[in-house]
Amino acid sequence: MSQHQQECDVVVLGLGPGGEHAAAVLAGKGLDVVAIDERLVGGECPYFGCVPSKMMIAAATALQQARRVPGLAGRADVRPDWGPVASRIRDEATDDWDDKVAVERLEAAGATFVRGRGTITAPREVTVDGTAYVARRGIVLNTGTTPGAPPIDGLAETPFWTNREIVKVTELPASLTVIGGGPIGCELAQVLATFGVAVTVVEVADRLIAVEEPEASDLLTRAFAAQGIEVVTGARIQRVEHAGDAFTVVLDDREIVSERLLVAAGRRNNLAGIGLEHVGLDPEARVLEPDQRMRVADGVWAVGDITGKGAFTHVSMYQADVVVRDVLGEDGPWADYRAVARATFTAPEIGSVGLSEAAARQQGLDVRVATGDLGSRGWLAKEEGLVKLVADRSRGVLVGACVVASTGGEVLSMLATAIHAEIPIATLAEMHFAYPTFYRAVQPVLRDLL
Ligand SMILES: Cc1cc2nc3c(=O)[nH]c(=O)nc-3n(C[C@H](O)[C@H](O)[C@H](O)COP(=O)(O)OP(=O)(O)OC[C@H]3O[C@@H](n4cnc5c(N)ncnc54)[C@H](O)[C@@H]3O)c2cc1C
Ligand SMILES: NC(=O)c1ccc[n+]([C@@H]2O[C@H](COP(=O)([O-])OP(=O)(O)OC[C@H]3O[C@@H](n4cnc5c(N)ncnc54)[C@H](O)[C@@H]3O)[C@@H](O)[C@H]2O)c1
Repeated sequence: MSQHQQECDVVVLGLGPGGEHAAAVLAGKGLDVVAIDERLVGGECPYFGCVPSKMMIAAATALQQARRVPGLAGRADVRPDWGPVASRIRDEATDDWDDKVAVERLEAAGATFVRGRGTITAPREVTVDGTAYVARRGIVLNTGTTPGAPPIDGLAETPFWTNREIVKVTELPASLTVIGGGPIGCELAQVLATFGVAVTVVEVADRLIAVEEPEASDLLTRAFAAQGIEVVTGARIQRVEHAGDAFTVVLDDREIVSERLLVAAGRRNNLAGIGLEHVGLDPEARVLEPDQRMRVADGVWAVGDITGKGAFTHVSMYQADVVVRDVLGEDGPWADYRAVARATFTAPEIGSVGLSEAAARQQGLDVRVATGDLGSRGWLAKEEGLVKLVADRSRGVLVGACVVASTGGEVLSMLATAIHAEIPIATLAEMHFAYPTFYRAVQPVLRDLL
């Protein structure tokens, strides 16, 4: 039984990027919003995810550029130092993992912030530490994820790192094994390798970043090899051991020993134990399937990673805008995932939007595919990369695109626009493409699709 009860219009449970955004906007519109988080306002992205990792990547990119000087522009003496990276993450990005500024911003927008673990205790009711917050309009769930650890023998007993520990590292190890060759594993593996750490990536699938195009995985694997990063794919880890200063990852046919171990093998949605059964949802659910308005039950909306529509900050915020419109009784636009864009910030970047070739074929579309290299600009910059376009031949439009280049995530923008707005390929192919930009590499690939 709750001791206290407090009424409001909306409770936002979990303040990842989407929850924080929805709470601030709804409060700004004059609604009485109670915003709850047990950790830090803003969630994984600003403190343990996108922001610190991209700050690391900015530093690694500077080193990589300097290392390109020989053969292109003379000589450069590069001596990596993790010190400035660690300080920037602590001081500029995370305020030493303190969310005071974010809390103040939320309160300035008019929301009531409650720090603590919230649980749904009845329809439209969330309880934190004995106080029940009763929401007249409903509850927005944005509880996000926790780093997952695969059920590997011995792993749980070792002091392995996840993204939450590695972003706080002030001194780099001599060697690192990374379990998981997805976006987190690949981005962080490459950063540390660029700073001189001997890195091995162990991936159970048969290629890195297996959700993206195989051509992108090939290019990335070649880039990793050129940097001396060892990649073991199709790996079956039997057990993990830790003794003294060493981790041992035991595979079927070999052992990998390193000073540190990073587990980046996927995330677990924070849905267990939050009281889903009180709103008619399955308490064992691993993902909440929303309708177009992000509703998952009567008086309950969900946004972010827990919806399984793409574990990205921009998806969480996009969905939050949809929820805001629904809460305010507006008339859409509602959620549409045809043109979800994403960029993996490796070197080269893998920028993708919409469907991969495999996903388009699986959907039974009339698929046509074309690929090309980075054209004149790639040659001028001495850069390897690719453009791959996936078309729905019957409609004459693009349904997917992948660009691998130092600027893959930026070149992507025109392709995301094309897919989002369903611009005919014939119209796109006859645009002006400035010479010699990277995006000009898209034109011959478009023409191959005509
Ligand atoms: C290393 C790394 C790098 C990444 N890089 C990128 C990138 O470059 N670009 C990109 O788009 N995405 C990136 N992501 C993914 C991105 O961080 C997430 O998709 C994003 O944070 C959105 O998550 P979310 O909105 O679902 O909630 P989360 O950010 O997971 O936040 C959920 C919040 O809910 C709170 N919470 C959970 N349960 C409760 C409860 N019962 N009571 C109270 N509070 C609760 C948590 O404390 C947390 O603050 C990265 C992730 C990681 C880990
Ligand atoms: N730049 C970005 O936008 C960015 C960056 C990082 C993360 N993210 C988001 O965060 C999500 C989570 O990232 P992630 O990389 O942790 O998860 P992921 O699920 O995308 O990748 C995890 C990888 O670990 C592998 N794996 C799982 N169990 C394993 C085992 N026992 N042994 C070896 N390999 C194993 C999987 O096959 C997979 O390739 C991503 O899906 C992405 O949406 C985005």
